[in-house]
Amino acid sequence: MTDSSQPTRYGYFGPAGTFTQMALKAWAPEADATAYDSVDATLAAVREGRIDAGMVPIENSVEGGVSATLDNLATGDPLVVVGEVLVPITFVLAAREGLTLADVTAVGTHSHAWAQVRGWVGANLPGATYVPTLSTASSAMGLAAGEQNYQAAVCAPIAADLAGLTVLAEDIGDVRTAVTRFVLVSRPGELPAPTGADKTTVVLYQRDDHSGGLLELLEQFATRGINMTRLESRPTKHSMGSYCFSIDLEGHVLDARIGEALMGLKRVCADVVFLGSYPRADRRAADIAPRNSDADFAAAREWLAAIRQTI
Ligand SMILES: O=C(O)C(=O)Cc1ccccc1
Repeated sequence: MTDSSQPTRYGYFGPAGTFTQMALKAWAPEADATAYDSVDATLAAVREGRIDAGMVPIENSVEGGVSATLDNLATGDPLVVVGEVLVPITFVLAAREGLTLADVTAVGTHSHAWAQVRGWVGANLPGATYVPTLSTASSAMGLAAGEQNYQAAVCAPIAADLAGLTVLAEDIGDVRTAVTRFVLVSRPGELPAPTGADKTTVVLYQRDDHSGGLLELLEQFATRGINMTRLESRPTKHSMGSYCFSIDLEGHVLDARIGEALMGLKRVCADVVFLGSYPRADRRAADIAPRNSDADFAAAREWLAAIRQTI
């Protein structure tokens, strides 16, 4: 993790002009950060200690989970999420000066962006083909550098600006209220302190495939009144039909109900990967179901200790 006597060395999924850079700027406005051209490269830089913290996208309100991030975090040397940022997403269609919509037969962008503008492209550029690029900003930079495989980029307004492109159409997202959630990832170290409005991320690996297996995992949360804010199954990549579950919970690992649930899961699961406890971006306090507060757990523990002493 971060050495508190030294300034944090930040990195992000870049280049400059990505939505991820916006997220990092919202987290650390003054930071002098390093850009990496993929999620994997950003997280490798964290693992190898070249940076202390890396910002990557994890979830979009329209397109769902970012597999590159979910899969990278679930495997390899442990990493933890230490913070999250929500960024409203606005896309423009940008091209080199002099072009019009009629000149566009192919569009370059990041796959997550493409999924969010498909409707607009279908209606306004029928027949246009899709050219995948590493990021939205790299599609804009590619055009500026003379890329010929596509004539227009789908990117943030700032990326069009940085690349010196002309905006052919504004606000082209199919869902104008789209939001992406980004996470700041570090090597395991000091836990962010509980704030009362926290999330915990875990990946659960089942022991075996059986009827009611997922229910067994989820009841660890239900019985302690823990709300989930995200649940996804991801292939383990070991064999067809083998999945793990990536889950965000309301609460902090230092909250008694979360700690107890994780202990329950540790007994039930083949593996539990702890991916961090961190303050919620929206600062919404956790809804603690009756009889599940820290005080309730402490009282139960004291009661048990007393019984054990008297026997
Ligand atoms: O390519 C970018 O700008 C990114 O930061 C990844 C991304 C792509 C589309 C929506 C949100 C984030």
